[in-house]
Amino acid sequence: MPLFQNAAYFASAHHLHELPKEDGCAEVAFAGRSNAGKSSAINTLANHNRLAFVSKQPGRTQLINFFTISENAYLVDLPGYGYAKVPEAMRKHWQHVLATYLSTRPSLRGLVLVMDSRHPLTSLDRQMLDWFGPTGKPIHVLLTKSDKLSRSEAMKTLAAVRKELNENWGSCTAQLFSSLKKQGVDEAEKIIAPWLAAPSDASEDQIPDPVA
Ligand SMILES: Nc1nc2c(ncn2[C@@H]2O[C@H](COP(=O)(O)OP(=O)(O)OP(=O)(O)O)[C@@H](O)[C@H]2O)c(=O)[nH]1
Ligand SMILES: [Mg+2]
Repeated sequence: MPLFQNAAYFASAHHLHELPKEDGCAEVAFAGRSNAGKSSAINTLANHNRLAFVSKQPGRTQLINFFTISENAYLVDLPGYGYAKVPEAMRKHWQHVLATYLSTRPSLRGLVLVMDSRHPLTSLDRQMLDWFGPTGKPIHVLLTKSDKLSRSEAMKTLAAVRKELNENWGSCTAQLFSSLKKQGVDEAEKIIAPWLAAPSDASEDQIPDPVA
């Protein structure tokens, strides 16, 4: 039974000031190219067909959407990057909002980087890895739509992606995933659930200094 089955819509943000208050919460964000399958992956992990909005047309998620999965724990669906038809002003807006959100949000415990398994590690994905890696937070790559590859193609892709991640971005992990076939759910949960359960660094900061 999926771990995140009690997921429910919580909030959406278009601007930074609209992000939910952190109050000791923990969240995992799903980033990746437009149409890679981020919203579908969240629905699949939550065992819920229509939690996050899915569309054939790229660029459909136009808000940062928070889904609560247990008290104070969220899965966060981000707008995709790399869709050429997005107007320049909107692209700049999201570049700023996403960069700020991903680099400054203490309750963000890790990043799930979603890639279409037929076109993994695009140049924008590499930029995201280069940029987010130094935050020190964990990154897990979901190679989605693996149902579109034969078993041997999928295994070959996974091995090649893992090798490249290992050579360039050290501790990143990767797996195959299919929302259509509901494959890879347990494996993804085993990575993501401990990120959400781990005590936050912020709580360590709150330990009072010993009285002199
Ligand atoms: N065959 C197959 N199709 C998938 C899978 N995951 C997503 N899709 C399809 O891919 C398209 C895009 O899926 P979304 O989940 O909306 O992608 P997204 O990354 O959230 O896209 P944006 O919000 O536009 O950035 C939809 O038509 C989905 O049905 C999968 O595992 N297998
Ligand atoms: Mg989406």
